[in-house]
Amino acid sequence: MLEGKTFFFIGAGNICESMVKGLLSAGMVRPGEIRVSNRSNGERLNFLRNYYGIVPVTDKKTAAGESDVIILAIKPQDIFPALEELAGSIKENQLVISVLAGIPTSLIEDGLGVEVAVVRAMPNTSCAVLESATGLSAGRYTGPEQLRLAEEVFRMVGEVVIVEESLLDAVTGLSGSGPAYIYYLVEAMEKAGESAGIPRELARPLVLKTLMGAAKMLLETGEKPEVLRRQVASPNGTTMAGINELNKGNFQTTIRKAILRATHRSQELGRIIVEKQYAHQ
Ligand SMILES: NC(=O)C1=CN([C@@H]2O[C@H](COP(=O)(O)OP(=O)(O)OC[C@H]3O[C@@H](n4cnc5c(N)ncnc54)[C@H](O)[C@@H]3O)[C@@H](O)[C@H]2O)C=CC1
Ligand SMILES: O=C(O)[C@@H]1CCC=N1
Repeated sequence: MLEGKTFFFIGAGNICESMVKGLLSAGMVRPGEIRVSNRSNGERLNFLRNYYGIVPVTDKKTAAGESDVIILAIKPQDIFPALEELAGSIKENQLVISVLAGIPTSLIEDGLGVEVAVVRAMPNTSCAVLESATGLSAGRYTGPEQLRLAEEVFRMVGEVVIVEESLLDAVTGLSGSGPAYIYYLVEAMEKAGESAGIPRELARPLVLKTLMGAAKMLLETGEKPEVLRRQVASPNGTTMAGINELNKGNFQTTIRKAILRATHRSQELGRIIVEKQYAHQ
């Protein structure tokens, strides 16, 4: 289904680069089949062209009209000018994928002014290493074939779950933002290792292998995390002493609050932009 398809990214930032890197390393898409535009920074497009061989685009209308899959990868706050630039050039037989946090498919459909398939996606930057966890949901004009095409795109760069659109803000808070929580944990563990006397150059590989090993244990044993945790934590041993400290800092509550706050922020971003849309009409 993906064979020979052409892609057009609007917005050449972090998530665009992660996806481009992943799509190319998965080997199903060729650099010449990926077009990328950015707002003003020619240097960024030059870098992406030199590094990945993608096709930089300045004439967005033409590129949008000629591409099979158009991927909106701009900040939610930048959606209106982008939709205005694209309106009139996108047709019913194309597929528009939006990775924007919070922005409902209906806003994009209305802004494009055509009954085109819009799929809202929430990947994460691990697309770059083919390990994204991506949530997808279909817009009002998206048929099963088009949803399957979107699914194939994201399956190339990781795992996909298809959810109701109402759940996508929560997916954003959990797995869209998720890599940053893990990086933050790694930062904290490295610093703690240093406080305990382990030089950073040793702390990093120890932490990373611990992280990889734990993820692999979860995946390969199929055990619940609490079962694996108990296997590590001997009664009155070192792990319990550590976990008691985490509990004193309300570890689980803090993580829950972080994910819920990120979810609410996604909802809030969507609400603000939808209100702006109504104010414009
Ligand atoms: N960074 C991440 O981990 C993830 C981000 N997202 C979503 O992806 C979107 C982009 O995020 P990032 O890549 O992190 O942002 P970014 O700020 O790195 O990149 C956005 C790019 O879009 C460009 N841009 C703005 N308006 C444009 C226009 N009209 N035409 C062409 N280019 C335009 C900007 O110049 C900028 O380079 C956001 O909506 C975010 O919610 C989704 C999943 C993960
Ligand atoms: O922080 C953000 O708003 C975006 C959405 C998910 C990850 N990054």
